Amino acid sequence: MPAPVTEPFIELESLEKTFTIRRKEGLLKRSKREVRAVDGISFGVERGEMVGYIGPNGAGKSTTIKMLTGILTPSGGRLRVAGIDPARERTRLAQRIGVVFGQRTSLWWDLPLKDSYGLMHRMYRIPDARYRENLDRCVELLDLGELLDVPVRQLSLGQRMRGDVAAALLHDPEVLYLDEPTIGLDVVSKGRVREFLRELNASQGTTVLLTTHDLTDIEQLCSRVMVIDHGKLMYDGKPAGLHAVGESERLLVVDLERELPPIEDVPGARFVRSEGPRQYLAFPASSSAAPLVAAVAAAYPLVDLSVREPDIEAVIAKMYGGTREERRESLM
Ligand SMILES: Nc1ncnc2c1ncn2[C@@H]1O[C@H](COP(=O)(O)OP(=O)(O)OP(=O)(O)O)[C@@H](O)[C@H]1O
Repeated sequence: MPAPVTEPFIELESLEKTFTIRRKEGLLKRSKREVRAVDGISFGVERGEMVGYIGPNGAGKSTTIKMLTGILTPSGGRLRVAGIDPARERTRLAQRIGVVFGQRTSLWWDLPLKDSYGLMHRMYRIPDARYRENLDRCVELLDLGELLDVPVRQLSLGQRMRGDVAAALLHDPEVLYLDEPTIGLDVVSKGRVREFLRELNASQGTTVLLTTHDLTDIEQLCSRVMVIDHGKLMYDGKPAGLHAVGESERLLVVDLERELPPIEDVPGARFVRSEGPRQYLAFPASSSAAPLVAAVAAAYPLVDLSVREPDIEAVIAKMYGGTREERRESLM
């Protein structure tokens, strides 16, 4: 018997969202402009995956997430989450998904944290035992014990974010959408939120889709990343593969015994700049540094050598364009 064909847990096929912006121009004239916020995106996410969804400002990330939660109705294409069409069955889907918008809280501003949780308990009709168990786990792992009696407006941003993450998980969602969950947090709070998400994904198998501007989130949490720009999917693969797509270069930092003219005779390397006896040579990230190191060592009086890796941020900046000169600058 053939194996049953299973659909991905989240499935987008040529998904589109166009906004029409109407503006008044003068007394009688009105203009109409269309913005294709999401322009034919297709991908699937399997149950239990933890995926990064990144791109520059205005790329269409939040619009995609809003369609995935049913807040916005697509203008075209097909969308399924756990077999459900989000826009048609938003309430049924709400029982199975959790959402955290980093810039906005879903908690009641004037109520102590625990009262917000009590309201969610009733709103989602969470069975008592399950609610207690989930709340206890979140309180322990997100270190919320001392904060439960504090009104939300008195919480720091990091505390509020942890409170919001817990709120999104009390009803045991199978998928969690996080829109900028670490925005504005200090390093310690970011670490705590990341650690919690890793644990959640590993122990509960929760599917996580994460948008962020902090590429450390991606490097530390996601085995897969999608990059979108102008509403189109530009990359879908491992975070490490972004380097190849961005045609990134690594830098060979050469410390010479003394100041010398630019090293321009090493095949495969490009002289970038010098600082006294230190010279910087760029070479493709995909090629090995060993032959360059050997060639430089054979021909020049060396004190030290090191290789500097490009970070994903620089790679993405290059993927998004700029002139060739600007791209070179971004390496420096
Ligand atoms: N309700 C709306 N009405 C009109 N245009 C909108 C609306 N929401 C989003 N847009 C436009 O759609 C495009 C995509 O916006 P979106 O918020 O999805 O981007 P984003 O990738 O989440 O950006 P950011 O990282 O800045 O949050 C932008 O050009 C934005 O101005």
